[in-house]
Amino acid sequence: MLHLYTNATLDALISKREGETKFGEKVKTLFSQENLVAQLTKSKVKYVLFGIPEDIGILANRGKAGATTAWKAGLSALLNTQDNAFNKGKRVLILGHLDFSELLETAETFNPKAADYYKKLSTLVAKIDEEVSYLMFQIVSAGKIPIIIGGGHNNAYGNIKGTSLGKSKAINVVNFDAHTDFRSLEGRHSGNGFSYAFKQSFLDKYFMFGLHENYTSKKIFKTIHNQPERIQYNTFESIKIRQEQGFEFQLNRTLDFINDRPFGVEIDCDSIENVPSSAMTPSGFSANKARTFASFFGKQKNATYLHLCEAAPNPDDANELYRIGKLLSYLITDFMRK
Ligand SMILES: N=CN[C@@H](CCC(=O)O)C(=O)O
Repeated sequence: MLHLYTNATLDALISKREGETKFGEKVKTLFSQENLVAQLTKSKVKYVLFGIPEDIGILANRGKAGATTAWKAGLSALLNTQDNAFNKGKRVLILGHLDFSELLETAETFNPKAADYYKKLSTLVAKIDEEVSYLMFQIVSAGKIPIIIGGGHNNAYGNIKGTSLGKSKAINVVNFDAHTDFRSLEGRHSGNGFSYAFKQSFLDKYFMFGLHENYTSKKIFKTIHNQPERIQYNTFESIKIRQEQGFEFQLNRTLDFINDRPFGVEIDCDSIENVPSSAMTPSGFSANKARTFASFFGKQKNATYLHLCEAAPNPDDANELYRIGKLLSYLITDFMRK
């Protein structure tokens, strides 16, 4: 269910200061959810932001819970950036968040030791998929560019499906990620959003940017190598460790591959060094490389959505919430900047 945010919801998150205008004082909101597509179509904004505070897909993928916390942290940081010539709040509408608290409570009642534990979680993920797809479909149908703060990477599936239906054609995707998330079709979870979207023809071409060579199985490499016309990748090690290929060269190579139709931009925060997440890594791209990536693809005409997922700041650690919120807000503003 969509939980709509009003100006009053946002006001509570903004630290106002005399003589300054914060980004959150300029963003747009809606009063009601009725005729969502018509309201969004009428609005002058280019971007529509919403959150998916859930981690059921990560649990279903045998990962560590926690990605429910990124949405609030990211939103608060974004609203408190400055509104200025570089950074214009009026270009974005803050819709609210998809409320999956009932499903999260249901997931907590499942016994992790039961034989059908992961199967039951997958059933909940499929329900999340339906809502994410429908909301994405509505936003894209209204001609807007969704920006999504997750949540698990399972939501790539709903993003791709909803965008594809909204555009009435399959889309391409670039995924900044240590992992392929192209696992088997064994029931939905955060490790197979792209394989499901590919199988169901919502995803046409898929580029994985910065895979970690230690975390992709032989079987998945074989699947990828079998269809080079539709699936391409580079690895983190080839770019940053062995330095065989330059980062900028790879950005352009990726764009050449995906730019023949609208494409989604996915950033899994577990590929950024030391960002708390289920698969947190001490070795990965820097925050600045991730920002360059968001900026580069955000400028492209075919960029059709941005999804930031898997960040899981500790809710009891104010510094971590602040640091990760700030990272997410940089990625969003880089993507939006002209
Ligand atoms: N979305 C992430 N997928 C990875 C990471 C698993 C984890 O959470 O540790 C995967 O399936 O390999």
